[in-house]
Amino acid sequence: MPSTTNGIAIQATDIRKTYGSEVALDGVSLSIPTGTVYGFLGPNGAGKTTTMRLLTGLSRPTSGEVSIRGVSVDDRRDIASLIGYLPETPPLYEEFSAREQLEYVADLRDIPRSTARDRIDEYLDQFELVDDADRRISGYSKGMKQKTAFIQSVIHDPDVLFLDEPTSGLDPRAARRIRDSITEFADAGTTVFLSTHILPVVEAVVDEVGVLFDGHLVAEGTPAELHSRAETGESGTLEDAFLAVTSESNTETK
Ligand SMILES: Nc1ncnc2c1ncn2[C@@H]1O[C@H](COP(=O)(O)OP(=O)(O)OP(=O)(O)O)[C@@H](O)[C@H]1O
Repeated sequence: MPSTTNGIAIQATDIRKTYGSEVALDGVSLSIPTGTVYGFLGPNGAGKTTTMRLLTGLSRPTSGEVSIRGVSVDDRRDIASLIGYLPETPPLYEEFSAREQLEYVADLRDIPRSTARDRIDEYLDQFELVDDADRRISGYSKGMKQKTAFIQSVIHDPDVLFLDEPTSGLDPRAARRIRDSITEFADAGTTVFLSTHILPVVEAVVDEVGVLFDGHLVAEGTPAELHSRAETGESGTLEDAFLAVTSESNTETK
């Protein structure tokens, strides 16, 4: 368990990742306080998924260090209980039903059977999956699969939740359910690291924003600070600020 956290949930120090001659991340540092909802933005190929894989310990940096609540991500056992990760393409067994999938993951995470059953029932109800919970996942819609995957990532009640495009391709009702859940988890003290291209979602739920461009963190702050830096003013949208900051960085890197 964490020896020291200093109120910081996610700490990354000068992380770099190269794939052969390709530099995917070029020295990114993050220090995200506990309880923050952090929106991670950047154009396609900026390095967001690479960053998430390094922050969750799924991939090792070429150099630099990452810790979650004071625990190095190399410490796999402790990290697994501290974090939840919803990747862009979530791992689900299509031949299972949602209930079987969630029971299986709860078992892997050593959650006592009766606690797991109660929690699964509660989540299935909350996400309006009760009627389909015993049907095979292979027959589910994208939204039903994504809701199952979201529950799977939070079933062990993690301290820090990493979400990669959690609402992309979902209908408004399913997207709203996931957005509301992000807010509920944050209200309960969970730190949420949210990567998405859907800026209205970011605008609705985040406390702080980081903008990644070409492997560099080019802007960071509250949405209001981003507006001020991008000189888009209070009436501008986050999309205006994002476009201003990334086109500014594009010019600088030319
Ligand atoms: N396994 C890999 N091998 C080689 N290059 C990779 C690998 N994974 C990522 N890259 C490269 O690293 C860069 C960053 O990719 P990454 O997937 O992290 O971007 P992203 O910001 O998540 O993009 P998107 O928004 O399109 O999902 C890209 O240039 C990509 O081609």
